[in-house]
Amino acid sequence: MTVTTPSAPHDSQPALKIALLGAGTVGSQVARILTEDAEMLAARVGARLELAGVFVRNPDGRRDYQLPRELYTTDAEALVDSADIVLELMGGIEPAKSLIERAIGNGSAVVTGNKALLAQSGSELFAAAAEAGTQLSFEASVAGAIPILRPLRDSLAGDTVTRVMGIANGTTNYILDQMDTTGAAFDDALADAQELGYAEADPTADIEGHDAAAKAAILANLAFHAPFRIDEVYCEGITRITAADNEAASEAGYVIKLLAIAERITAGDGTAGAVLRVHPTLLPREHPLAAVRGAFNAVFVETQNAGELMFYGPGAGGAPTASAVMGDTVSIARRLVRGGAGRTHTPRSVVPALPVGEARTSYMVVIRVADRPGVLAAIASAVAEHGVSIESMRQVPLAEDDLVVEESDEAYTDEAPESLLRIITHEAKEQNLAATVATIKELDVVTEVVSVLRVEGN
Ligand SMILES: NC(=O)c1ccc[n+]([C@@H]2O[C@H](COP(=O)([O-])OP(=O)(O)OC[C@H]3O[C@@H](n4cnc5c(N)ncnc54)[C@H](O)[C@@H]3O)[C@@H](O)[C@H]2O)c1
Ligand SMILES: N[C@@H](CCO)C(=O)O
Ligand code: NA
Repeated sequence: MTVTTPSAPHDSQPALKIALLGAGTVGSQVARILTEDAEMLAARVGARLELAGVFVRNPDGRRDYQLPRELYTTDAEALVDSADIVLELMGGIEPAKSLIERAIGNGSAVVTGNKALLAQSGSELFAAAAEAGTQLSFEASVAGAIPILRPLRDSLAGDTVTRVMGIANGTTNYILDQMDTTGAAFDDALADAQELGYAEADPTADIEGHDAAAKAAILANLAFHAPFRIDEVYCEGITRITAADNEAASEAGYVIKLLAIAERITAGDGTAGAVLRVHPTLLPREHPLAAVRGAFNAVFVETQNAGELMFYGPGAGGAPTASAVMGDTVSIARRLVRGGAGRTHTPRSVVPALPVGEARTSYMVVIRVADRPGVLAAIASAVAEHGVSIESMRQVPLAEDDLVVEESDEAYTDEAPESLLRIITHEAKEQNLAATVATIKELDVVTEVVSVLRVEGN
């Protein structure tokens, strides 16, 4: 791609044409930076970054950052065809995928923050970019402003990453943090997160864990140098967390966070692979991840030689994410000015995604039991039956007014007081824990399994 030399006498520097697709929360901030920091960027790149146009649904709409009307267009194809670097900040699968493929086909470089698209079709797009000898960069797609993907792909390329664990969705962390620190209601905290520009266009992606799952697939792709897709990620969001879960967590000195975990393990049948999972997780309040506030993200990377690394920063929001987009843009622009092939990401290893049942983690199981002799022994034997060992067990007698006595609840009388049994297990296989819970539910001393949550960082 040749750098064009503008005719205007006052602009002695060559110019690179930038196409911006989408001018929402992130796109409008990228437009602002390209405009307000034009001189700084030109000095840093060695060429002017010239905004060729902005693809939007409605050129006459009002935006967070208003560009001259003539820059807005509804003709995405013509804009893409005119650009050296295409910034895809629309979200969704189509028309984003087709426009990225068009840009790559033109030999243009692409920057995207679209984790949903990369977690579904990343391998295909990476291969197309490698084939075309152009660059597809996507630092903004995981953990917002935090430079995590380039370190995984480049800085740690000579090491072996064994596990990546972190808070990778800002919206759910903001919600959980508001609920934990201010007692805010779920819906109010979600509305705030949307207002603050953290949430996806459809926030279901955030609260049901799909966004974090997409990021887990991308992190695993770069960490393990192998292709992974979102449908290989076990995914549980935060909408099923109950007040009882929060109470049990708080009483036991834990906080609930939505974690994305990608770890290399060997399955029971000897297959070496990786388990990718996203779920609400109990963390001890003193754990560094427990202290992550608001829409911040934090990712731990465990490696064979570097040991454990932690990356921390704003995981969502227009300006922080625009910072990551601009980092990729400047890096690509510098290469275009000096020439040379684009750096591509072509995962070559084969690391099978293993079922979540093979994952090993600790659990907190809270059970409501009749308070009578033999209960603890019955529970302990049910747990041992499935190869799960107990780290601690605490019984909390329930005052009568703690109990919701249903009409049909004949079993409950003054003679049979109840208590809550809180069990923390040692690491156990997911499938063994599931079998244990099923057995416990059948015991006649058990009124209810109140809560089952995974525990990390014990
Ligand atoms: N908001 C964040 O904090 C954040 C952080 C990291 C990555 N991202 C990703 O960046 C991308 C953009 O996110 P956002 O928060 O700016 O979203 P947004 O919804 O605020 O903005 C998207 C913009 O693209 C436009 N758009 C979408 N589909 C279009 C179409 N078919 N035709 C024309 N215009 C279209 C929308 O009108 C909107 O202006 C998404 O892929 C998102 O997942 C967002
Ligand atoms: N909705 C996403 C945006 C950043 O990817 C989040 O809350 O983390
Ligand atoms: Na990032």
